[in-house]
Parts: sequence; structure tokens; C-alpha cells
Amino acid sequence: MTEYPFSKHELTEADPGTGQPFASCPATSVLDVDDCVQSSQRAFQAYRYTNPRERAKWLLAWHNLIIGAKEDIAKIVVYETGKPMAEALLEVDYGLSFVWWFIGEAERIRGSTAIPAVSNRRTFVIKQPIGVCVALVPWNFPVAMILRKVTAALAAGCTMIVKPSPETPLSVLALADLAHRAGFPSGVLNVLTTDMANTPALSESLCKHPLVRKVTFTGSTTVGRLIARHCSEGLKKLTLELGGNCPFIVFDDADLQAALDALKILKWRTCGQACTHANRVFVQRGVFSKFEKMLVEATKQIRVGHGSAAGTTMGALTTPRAVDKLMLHVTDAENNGARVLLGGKQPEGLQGFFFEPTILSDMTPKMLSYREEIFGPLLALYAFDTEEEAVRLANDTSMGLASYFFTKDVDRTWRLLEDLDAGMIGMNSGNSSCAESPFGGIKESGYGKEAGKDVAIEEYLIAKTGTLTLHSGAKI
Ligand SMILES: NC(=O)c1ccc[n+]([C@@H]2O[C@H](COP(=O)([O-])OP(=O)(O)OC[C@H]3O[C@@H](n4cnc5c(N)ncnc54)[C@H](O)[C@@H]3O)[C@@H](O)[C@H]2O)c1
Ligand SMILES: O=CCCC(=O)O
Repeated sequence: MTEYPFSKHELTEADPGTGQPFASCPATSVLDVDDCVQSSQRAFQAYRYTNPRERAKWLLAWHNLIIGAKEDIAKIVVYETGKPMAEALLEVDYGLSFVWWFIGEAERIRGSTAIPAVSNRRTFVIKQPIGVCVALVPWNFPVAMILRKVTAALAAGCTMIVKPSPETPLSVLALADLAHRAGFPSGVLNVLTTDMANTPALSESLCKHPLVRKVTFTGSTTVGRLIARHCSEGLKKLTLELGGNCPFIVFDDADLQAALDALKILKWRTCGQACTHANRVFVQRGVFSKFEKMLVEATKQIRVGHGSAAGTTMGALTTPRAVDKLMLHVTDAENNGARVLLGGKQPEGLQGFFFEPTILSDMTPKMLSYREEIFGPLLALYAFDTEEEAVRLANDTSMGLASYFFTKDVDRTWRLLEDLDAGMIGMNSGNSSCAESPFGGIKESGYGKEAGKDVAIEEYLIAKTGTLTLHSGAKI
């Protein structure tokens, strides 16, 4: 890898599947921020005036290069995150869906015109790129999260600086290299890799730099609050995609197999590390025992192992701190009366950051896992009796990212769509994140939308109102 022009420090990456170092890359610091932002600002001055079709063509070239490098990118993701190869490949495909979507959006940015109450006036709103943007991105979907943010910004005519999580810088560097090869002018996409020690100061400095106009962050609510504080000083436009504490409700009349299939993905994929995952699984008492048994049987089929090993269906957690957190959740639940149906500890004979797929039953609102995002392979089962109780429990959280429910009752489906407090509602559906739909939460899960028609690209645009007075010839 070519040496990064600014920094002399190194970030060492560990393979979560072995716990051993496997690569290193530059660790930049606050001292590198101004040069980087200035480079993005210079690039912006030209890039903002490129024709949208030109931007779409560059995005298309990037899209095709990513397809060509899919296996290599996925392999990097396996070693950075711990996820199995099949999941890493799916992540690249998921990421590509955003590139494809924003290729189309680039040419569909629209303003508006109107005739106001003053008859000889005409008003119009034009949309322009906001300026230099910063993406602070997490480690759980390093490819998809970056592509979702960067392609929206670049389609809008903005330039972007990406600061990847210290755990996953290499996949981002690979994507940036492909963007360069796709023809994007230098400085349109810049990357500042860094280690954990430098992350807070570097992120703060990016958020507070006067030339940065927009920040987008995906990560925990705790860090999201900090970012909002940093951005408030310069009144920067901000998108926050934060934690979930997502409820998953199974009613007595549900198609249990469909609910199980959805839940398997919403809990075990990415080793439980997704903001949209089911954190609290509420099952109505009439089907509780049956569903519990189905779940345990299905979970026993999971093969935990290194992401690169054939047959692995669940990889390692990405960070060692996640293993400690899971132990804490299991101990807390057991101490408060939960039953461990499966797992509950680290598997034997595996090096690295592993945890057994764990199912806890007889959970109650007293428990830590009820209040906090688990972000790991721990499935917590709660029994309920009535729809009112299920809705009350589901909404009993400061978060509001996604909610899911399974029922065959159409009236109830509509009621729950209206009553559940979340930005995304899965109705007899599991994870429904896709490029075509707005992604984002309410309450402490953040604000702003990524993906979806018009709304996502709006996050990277400013609106300018023009008022023209006709001094002669006005017909109305
Ligand atoms: N919404 C998501 O997709 C998502 C992704 C990753 C992590 N998380 C949340 O994070 C928790 C665990 O992850 P973690 O242990 O890495 O948590 P964390 O809160 O330390 O970090 C979350 C993210 O923020 C970054 N970060 C940390 N401190 C920062 C700072 N001061 N300024 C800027 N960025 C900073 C990290 O590099 C990471 O990408 C999970 O429980 C989950 O709630 C959410
Ligand atoms: O974990 C955060 C994002 C997950 C998704 O895009 O579905």
C-alpha cells in the first residue's frame, strides 16, 4: 500500500477470528485534518460545477469496478469484521445497491417554482451541493455504510472525507482506490484512517472545521450525542444513525416459520452487530413454548468459526469489548431470574473474539438487555398477553429505530404501524433496509434519512430561494 502523505503513525488491525494482527495502515491525527479539509474544499470548488450526468458516469464506473473487485473487498471485510465470507459478499452487494440508486438520483435533483400572492413576483427554489462533508462510519458494515453515505454526497455534487472506524480502515481504502480509478477527481473522496486513541480528537476537529458543512455519523447514541455537540458550534447540518433497541413481536396468530426465518437474520447475521437487529423479542403466551423450541432447534444449526473457513455460518465479534459486554448481559439476566436455553459463554477451542449464539428466556424489563442495545449474538425472549401490553413494552425505550411484528390480522397490522414508535416498521417482514426506502430512526436513534427517493440526497443539498419581480408584463 502506498504511504499516506501526511502521517507517520501506524494503526495495527487485528483479525477478530484469531485476535492476531494482520495488517497496518496510517493513523492520522488532528494535525492532518486541515490539509485534508483544504484538499476537499479545493476539489469542491470544481466538482460542484460538474454536470450531474458526469457525476452519474463516474459513479457507474465506480460501481462496475467494485463488482470486479467484489471477492477481494469481501475478503478484507472478513478479516476486518470477523463476519463469514458469504455475509461479506452480501454486504458488498448491499453496498452496490446504494451506488446504483444514487447514480439515478444524481440527475433527478429538482428545485421548484411558484407564483406567490404578490402577482408580479415569481419565486423559485434551486438546490445546490452543501459543500465539504464528513462521514464518521462504524465497523459493522464498513462497505455498505460508506457507500450509502459517499454515493449520496458525490451524486449531490459534494466532496466527502471519510473517517472509518479504527477496526475497519482497509475496506474503505480499497473503495477509495477504486473511486480514484473510476475517474473521480483528486480530493473528491478523501480518507483519514486513524486509531482509537486519535479518534475522538480527530472527529471533533473535523466536525468543528469551518469549511466542513455537513457531518453524517453512524454509531452509538452516546457518541452521537458528542458529535451533535461538536456540530452545534458551527451549526453544521447533521445526520445521526444511532443505536436501536428494536422490538420484535410475535402474535399468537403469526406465521411462526416466517417469524423465525426473519428473526434468524435479525439476530444472528453479523453476529448480532446491527442497529436494526431484534434486541427484545416479545412472544404472545399462546405460542411462546412452541416458538421457543423452534428457535432453539434452528439456532443449534449455527456453525461458529473463522469467517474464512468453509461451513462457518457465524463469525467472530468485531471487538474484544463486545465479548465482555455480552458476559455482563448474561450474568445480569441470570441473576435476575432468566433461563439460559442455549450458549451463554465463549466457545471452547477458538481463539479470537467469539461468543456462542445465546438464547435467554423468561426475560423481564428489570434486565440490562431490555434497556441497552445488546449488539451481539444474544437473543432475549419476553412473554406477553395482549396487544396493548406488547405495544407498551415495545415503545418503552428511548430508542426508535425499527420495530417488527408478525400477525395475520390486517386491522392489527394497521394499528401497529401507527402505534409503534420507530422510524422503520417491519410488518410480517424482517430487515427491510434497502436503497429504495428511507433509512433512519426517531427518538434517540437519531435524525435524518439515508437512502430512499429525494430525502437522502436532500441531506447533502442546500435550498436557495430566488424571488424575481416582473416590472412589466405580469399577467396575474
Ligand atoms: N448504528 C450502528 O450501525 C452502530 C454501529 C457500530 C456500533 N454501534 C453502537 O456502538 C456500540 C458498540 O460499538 P463500540 O464499542 O465501537 O462503541 P462506541 O460507542 O465506542 O463506538 C461507536 C462508533 O463511534 C466511533 N467513536 C467512538 N468514540 C468516538 C468519538 N469520540 N468521536 C467520534 N467517533 C467515535 C467508533 O470508532 C465506532 O465506529 C453498540 O452497542 C452500538 O450501540 C452502532
Ligand atoms: O447497523 C446499521 C445499518 C444496518 C442496515 O443498513 O440495515
